[in-house]
Amino acid sequence: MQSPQTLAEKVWNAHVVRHGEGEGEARQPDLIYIDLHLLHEVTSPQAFEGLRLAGRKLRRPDLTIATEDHNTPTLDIDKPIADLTSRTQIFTLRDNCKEFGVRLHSLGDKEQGIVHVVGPQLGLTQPGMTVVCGDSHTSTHGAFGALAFGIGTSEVEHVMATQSLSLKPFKTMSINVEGTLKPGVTSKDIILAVIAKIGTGGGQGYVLEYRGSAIRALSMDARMTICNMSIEAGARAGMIAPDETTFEYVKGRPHAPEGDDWDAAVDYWKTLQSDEGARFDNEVFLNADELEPFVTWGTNPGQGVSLSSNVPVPEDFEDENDRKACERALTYMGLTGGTPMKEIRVDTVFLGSCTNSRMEDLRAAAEIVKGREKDPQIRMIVVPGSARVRLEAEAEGLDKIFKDFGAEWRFAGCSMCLGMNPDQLAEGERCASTSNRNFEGRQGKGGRTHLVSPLVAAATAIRGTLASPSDIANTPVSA
Ligand SMILES: CC(C)[C@H](C(=O)O)[C@@H](O)C(=O)O
Ligand code: SF4
Repeated sequence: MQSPQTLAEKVWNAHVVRHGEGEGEARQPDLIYIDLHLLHEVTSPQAFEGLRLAGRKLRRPDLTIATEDHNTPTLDIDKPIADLTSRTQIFTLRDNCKEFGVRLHSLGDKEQGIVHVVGPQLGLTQPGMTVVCGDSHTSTHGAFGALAFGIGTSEVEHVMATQSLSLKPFKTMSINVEGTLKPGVTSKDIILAVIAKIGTGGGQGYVLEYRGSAIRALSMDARMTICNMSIEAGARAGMIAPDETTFEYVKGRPHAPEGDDWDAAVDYWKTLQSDEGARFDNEVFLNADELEPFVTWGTNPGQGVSLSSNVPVPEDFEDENDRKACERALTYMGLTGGTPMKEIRVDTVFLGSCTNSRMEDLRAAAEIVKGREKDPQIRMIVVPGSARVRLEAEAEGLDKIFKDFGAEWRFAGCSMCLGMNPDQLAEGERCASTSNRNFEGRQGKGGRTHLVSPLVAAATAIRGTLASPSDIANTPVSA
């Protein structure tokens, strides 16, 4: 009998074209088949150029899909793109996709949006697949039980040419989250707590498999938030075993299997779970009942605390490097150790990014701001993850709720997650952001980022200081 396998091992083994020879450390890489290759404008130009120089074609244009996201403006999308670099990037992608026969969703197209929002939404991302993209947050697609990971530009070229990749198997780590989340606590808080626990390097070389009753209870949108940020713990990928929630999400989407194919697919997908007794290289346990809204105070996603606690002081850390990192982060963030997190005043609230820009995120935030007043000094920007999310949100009237509240309702893209377009923080500006990275200068030179959930983002826009939904429960609501 075959020994018990983890979910990651099952998906891996189902895609081996050729096993690498040797044992242990000396083992050669396996050749892995790739089911879906996603492209965007930032990491594809050199790969296309490489193919062109070598006189090669794209091996499987039908398994390749591109969208414009990082450099796209979120205002005036019907006008020429003003920023020269952005315009060049986008036009290069358009030319390349035309030349190599790749389906592209351009600005203005109904299916345009952040690559990690678009794949699942179209039903392209399915359980048991191998999914790659020249983008670290490809881990998002692991929420479907796919083995999905970011690759470098030379690997992008390799996949374009061969539809395969040469890789050594990843180690496996199980992240068990048991219990029930309290109201106001979300999957964003789970993942921020996981990263604070294992550190930004804790997942290095691993595929993280999120398991346990708290994970099973999450919607697909919420699962994607968790898998999305696996990379912020240094992991290669994050996965969640597919279940009824997954099947229900995929069913009926444009690229989902139909009829008998659907039944056969679900039968197979049901086998995609870690076997009883499967051995993980590492295990982590977290109690969902104890979790509170979690926010970052520093300049990496691991520098986070419960919203109800204080900004740490360097002496809180035993390790000399952690102490130094704390000192440096406090200086950059303009914070004094010991300050209650809830007293930190912010200037901007950004609701968006591939972490938290799907329907459920927008609905949750809209429910909080509805009929309430925004703090007059706060600028709030709402950027749906895709054009389709924007349309759906408008059909539900969410745009109106946000606009009445005083927030800006934008077109889809990466936007202020990394400021490769005009959506940036000014020097010294402080932002409560639903994105995934709080590195120095990430949202604009000198900008200061606090990573938060959509609920905390919404409550913060009302109170003006970092806040949870329970903090604004007594603020007046108009009809
Ligand atoms: C531009 C791209 C290579 C990058 C990534 O890989 O993650 C970006 O999406 C990011 O979030 O920093
Ligand atoms: S939204 Fe942010 S994290 Fe996601 S792909 Fe775009 S830049 Fe990267």
